[in-house]
Amino acid sequence: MSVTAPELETVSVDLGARSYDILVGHGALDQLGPRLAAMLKQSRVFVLTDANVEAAHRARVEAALSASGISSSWLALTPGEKTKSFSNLEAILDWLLEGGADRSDILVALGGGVIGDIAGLSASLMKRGMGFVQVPTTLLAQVDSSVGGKTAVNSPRGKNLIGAFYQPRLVIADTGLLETLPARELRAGYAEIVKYGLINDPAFFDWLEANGARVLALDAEAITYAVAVSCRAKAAIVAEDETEKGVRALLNLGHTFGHALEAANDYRPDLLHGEAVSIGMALAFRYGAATGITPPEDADRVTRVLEASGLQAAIPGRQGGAYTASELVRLMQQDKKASGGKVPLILARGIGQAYIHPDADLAAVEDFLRGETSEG
Ligand SMILES: O=C(O)C(=O)C[C@@H](O)[C@H](O)[C@H](O)COP(=O)(O)O
Repeated sequence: MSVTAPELETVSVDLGARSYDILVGHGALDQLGPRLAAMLKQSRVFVLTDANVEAAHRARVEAALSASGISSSWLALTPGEKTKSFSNLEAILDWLLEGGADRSDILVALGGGVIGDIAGLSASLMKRGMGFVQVPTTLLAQVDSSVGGKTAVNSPRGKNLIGAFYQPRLVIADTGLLETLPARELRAGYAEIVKYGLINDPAFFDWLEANGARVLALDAEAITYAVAVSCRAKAAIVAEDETEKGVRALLNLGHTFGHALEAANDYRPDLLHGEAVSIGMALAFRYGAATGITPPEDADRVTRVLEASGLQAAIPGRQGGAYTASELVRLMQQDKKASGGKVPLILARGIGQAYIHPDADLAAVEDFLRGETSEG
C-alpha cells in the first residue's frame, strides 16, 4: 500500500542510506502518522515546537498521531531567533533524557527554521543520534531549512556557528499549515524561493516574477508548485555536496550579507532571517553590478521583484543606531565558509548564474557597503 496521497508531490533527497522523502502539498500532514508508524520501535514520539505553533497546530498533530496509535511528549519554546541558543539546546536534551529517549526514538520538529535547526542539532547529540523528522510550518522552513540537514544554534559571535550536518528521516511540507502564517512570515519565506531562481533557474525566476502574488496569496496550485520546485532544487544541490565542500555554498546566496545584518541586529525580531536574506541577495547583485560582474539591469530587476513582493532590498534603519560598513564586514569574516583569512562570497554573472567567488575583496565590500548604509 502506498502511504502517499496522489495529490502530494514527493521529492527525494538522494543520500544513499540516509535518503529521505519530502512530501509537499495540502494535507501532507495526514501522512505523518503512517510514515512514523513504519519507522518507530515504540509507538511514541517527542515533539519540539514553539508556543505559537503549539496553539495553532497541536490539536491537529496529536489527532494525526493518535490515529496511528502514536503517543507524544511535547516541549514548546518561546518563538523567535533568540531561542536558537546553547541554553535551550541543553534544556531540550534534558527534556529528552528525562523522557527516557533512546536512539530508536524520533524527535519531530514542528515549527519554523528556529525549531527545525535546534531540534536537528539536539537529535544529532542525543545519545550520539536519535531519529528526527521535520514538519515545517513556515514557508521558509518548507522551502529551505527543513531540507538538507544543516542544524545549528547561534552564538553572539554569529549565526549558526555551532552546529552539525544531520539529516532528517522525512520532511512533511503541508502547504495547508501556511494558512495561519502572518503575511510578513510568508514574505520572509518567499525570499528563499526567489533565491532558487537567482542561483540557477532563470525560468523559475521569470515564473515568480509573473506568479509571485499567487504564491503569496497561497493559491493552491501556485504554492505547491513553488514549494516543490524549491525543494527539488535544494535536494539536487544537497545530493551533490551534502557537507558544503563546494557547490552547496551556492545556497548561501545573500546569506553572508544577511547573516551579518542579523547578528549586528542582535537577532531581534524586527529583522527576520528571510528579510535579511532578501536584503543580502539584493546587496550581492548590486555589489556584482558595482564591480562589473553582474549586468546592472539584472541587479535592478532583482531589487524590483523583491520589493514588488513587499520585501526590502536595502539596508534598513536599526534600533539604537545605524548599521556600519565596518561592523558588517567584521561579522562577514565570521562566516562558516571563511577559511585561511579568505571570505567567499556568492555572486552572480546574471539572474540564474550564481557562482562562488572564493576570496572577496573585503576593502571593496566595505567601500560598497558604506554607500549602502546611512554612512554613505
Ligand atoms: O542549506 C544550505 O546549505 C544553506 O545555505 C541554506 C540557507 O538558506 C540556510 O539559511 C542555512 O541554514 C544557512 O547556512 P549557514 O551554513 O550559512 O549557516
